Amino acid sequence: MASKSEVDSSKFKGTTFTLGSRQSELAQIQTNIVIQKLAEKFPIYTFETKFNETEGDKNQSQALFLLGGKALWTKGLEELLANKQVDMLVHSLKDVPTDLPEGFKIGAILEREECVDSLVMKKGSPYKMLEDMPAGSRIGTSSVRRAAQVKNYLQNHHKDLEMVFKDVRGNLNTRLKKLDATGVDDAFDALILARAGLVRLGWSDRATQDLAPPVLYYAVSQGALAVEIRSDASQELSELCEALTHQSTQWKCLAERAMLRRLEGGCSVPVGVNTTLTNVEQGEERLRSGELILKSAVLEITGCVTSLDGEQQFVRTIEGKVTNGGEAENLGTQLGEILLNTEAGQILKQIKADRASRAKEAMTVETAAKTS
Ligand SMILES: NCc1[nH]cc(CCC(=O)O)c1CC(=O)O
Repeated sequence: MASKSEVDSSKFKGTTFTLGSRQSELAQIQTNIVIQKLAEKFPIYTFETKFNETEGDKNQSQALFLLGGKALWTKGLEELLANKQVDMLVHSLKDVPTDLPEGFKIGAILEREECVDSLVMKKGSPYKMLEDMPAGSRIGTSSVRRAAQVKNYLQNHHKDLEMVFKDVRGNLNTRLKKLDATGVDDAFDALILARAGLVRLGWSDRATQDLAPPVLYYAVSQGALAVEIRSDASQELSELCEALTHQSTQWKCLAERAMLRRLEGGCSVPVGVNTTLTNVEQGEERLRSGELILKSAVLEITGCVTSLDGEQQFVRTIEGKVTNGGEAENLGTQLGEILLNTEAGQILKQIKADRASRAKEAMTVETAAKTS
């Protein structure tokens, strides 16, 4: 049992909260967005930051899907949370695995920034739209979802416009530098990036075209920020999280994540979504965030699974009235179930089997190199 003095000292310490995230400029900006919101609502508290590298930042050479674990961007940071070096972690929700390790939970999902993907041309390019670019153009993206869907779109609508999709790694600053490189380092004609990241970095003028559904279904939870906390977080921390939560974003993202969980996918499967809330009914009561409480809405969610070569694509939609996050999750799970029972399920199964054997191969090569 805690002695009285221990309780008092922990309460005193509670007036400063430390927020952790990755070191990239985008991650730091996102953390500051969260701090700004908190400082507005809780002027009595002090907020500090701690930025650390993650596995995903360290290993920039291997393809993301070969790195295996789905927790590339969160695992190292969770250690800080477990050690109580930080009180909250700020993530892009799309980088957060659908199942968190024991001891952690998502405390808040914040209002979504624009969730579509955008095309970004090399500096000085005469083109703006995907359709303007010549055949053979080199498109940089490390997302199999983007590459597969854009291939599918080109095959169906611009048959003679075959493009080359190339992996591009690194944070957004690094990627834009690679895009604009000339001479021997000239490797890309355009990139496809999340619009939300460009907006937050103040680079939205670099986007020349939005690629939105039904051409390109966005990633599950793209554009939304999440705060991760310990499962046993204090009452004060829970209150901070409540004040950050944006209910309609939360319902949409819970549905999307439930679908992805059912498909057993991480951030590296060719799965996209499009989610809307309509017929929104609000109550009288205000939440800690200042918003009127959401009583019910019609949630429509579309899921899209594409084969890696873009040749097959399966799109299904489900809608229903929901009155809480749990009901939104149920709809998402149902959609995942429906997709699994179409050929989409076969596509995903095949991709997983191929990857497992490629990862095994990569491991064998590595071990052989070590022992020789
Ligand atoms: N996987 C990288 C990543 N994680 C979150 C964002 C952008 C911001 C967001 O989607 O919330 C990006 C960059 C991108 O996909 O272009």
